Amino acid sequence: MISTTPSPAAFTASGPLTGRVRVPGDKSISHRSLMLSALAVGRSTVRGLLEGEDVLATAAAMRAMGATIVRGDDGVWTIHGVGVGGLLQPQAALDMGNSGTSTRLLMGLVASHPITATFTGDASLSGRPMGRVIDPLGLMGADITSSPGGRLPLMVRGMCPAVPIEYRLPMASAQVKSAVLLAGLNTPGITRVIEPIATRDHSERMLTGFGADLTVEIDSDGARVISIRGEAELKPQDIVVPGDPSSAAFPMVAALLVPGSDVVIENVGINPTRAGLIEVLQAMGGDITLINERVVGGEPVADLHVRHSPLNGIEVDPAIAPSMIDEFPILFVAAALANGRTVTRGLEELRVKESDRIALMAQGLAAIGARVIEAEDGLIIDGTGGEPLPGGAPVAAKLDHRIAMSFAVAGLVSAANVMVDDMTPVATSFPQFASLMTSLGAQIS
Ligand SMILES: O=C(O)C1=C[C@@H](OP(=O)(O)O)[C@@H](O)[C@H](O)C1
Ligand SMILES: C=C(OP(=O)(O)O)C(=O)O
Repeated sequence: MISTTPSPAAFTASGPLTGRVRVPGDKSISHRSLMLSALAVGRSTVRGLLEGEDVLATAAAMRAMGATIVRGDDGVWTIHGVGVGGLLQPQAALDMGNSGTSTRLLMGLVASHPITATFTGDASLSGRPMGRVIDPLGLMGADITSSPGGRLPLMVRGMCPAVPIEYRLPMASAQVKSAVLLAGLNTPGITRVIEPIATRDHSERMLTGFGADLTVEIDSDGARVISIRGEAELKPQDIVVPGDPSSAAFPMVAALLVPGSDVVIENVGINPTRAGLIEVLQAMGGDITLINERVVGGEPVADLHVRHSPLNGIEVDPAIAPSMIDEFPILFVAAALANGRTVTRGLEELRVKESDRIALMAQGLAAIGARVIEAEDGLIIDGTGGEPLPGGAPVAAKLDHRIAMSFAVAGLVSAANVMVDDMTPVATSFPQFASLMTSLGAQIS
């Protein structure tokens, strides 16, 4: 898991960023590909898996519960699954590291198996709320004992057979939705999740691809109603994971901001439930062209051609937030260089990610000279109109990969260095970040 020795780095104003790059595999899809392959009967393969710490935590947990998961020298992962209902009792606590997705989705799987598992994590993950999955999984019959406030460490004693429920999501969360659907896989009858606000739909797509009986309907209020029939039998698959749009966001914004830049980012997932940032940046005036659009492994993919462009401030519609929920930190950096005011609202969920992303971005941006006002549910930012930020201050990443990468990009458009106190968290989702940015021409020391 994350090394305890901090690794600071300084990011400096750079010349134009140019070249063609590929970002690593999508983190959300990588987690799900390992989990569902581990529950299929037989041999699945996964190409393009993100080999970041979060996904490796999922792999280790699925191994601890009986699946065989092996990485070939060619980078292809092979998984022999145990079958739905076949997860084994893990012999030790499952260490989830920094990964909320691993924790919440695996709690769902354990909840309907006749096993007990303890979940632990790092300081960041141990501060995040798990009540949002404890509640529905408890309704299904799982017995969950948590640390105060519904925090890790916690223990899930599964119920088998579990009770199918109909659950209306109280917040827009793909992790909560997925936890209930995954619990429903080994639950007799129909488990139903009602999602008033659509979130990323990778679980639905992949469960269907593995042969689960899953339907999605839209009710009279416009909510998505997702129904899964347990006890499912999953058929092994050969999966190709597209590049992660949440990782592509960093070179994309950097190319828009650094004068003279011209970059192609190949093979990026553009699933509409994930592509909100592209839409917002284009509305701000960003020159982003989608080329070579195609479907890879059941997911829409394109190459992104990005050229430096002056950006204008914007009022971001809160309705688009779920489709770019992890991209707000880097959008705030883009807004800090835009012409005029950017207003974001409806982002309460950002306060319970790896860090409080509203507070940390407000503090860090102010420290490097941006004009920013912190509201309860978002930031208001008055941009420089394309002038570099002053920079020259250290910023704290607080075990949050996206905060670290956002301030790294801010350093590329600052008059004086931006020193990020610790870049190690980047290994959770984008281990190649520094080398990829350097290959485009970024200055890092
Ligand atoms: O389901 C997923 O893979 C994810 C869902 C989102 O979390 P929430 O469900 O908490 O919104 C997102 O922030 C996270 O990075 C990945
Ligand atoms: C919120 C994130 O991940 P997780 O919830 O899996 O830790 C993220 O990657 O930005």
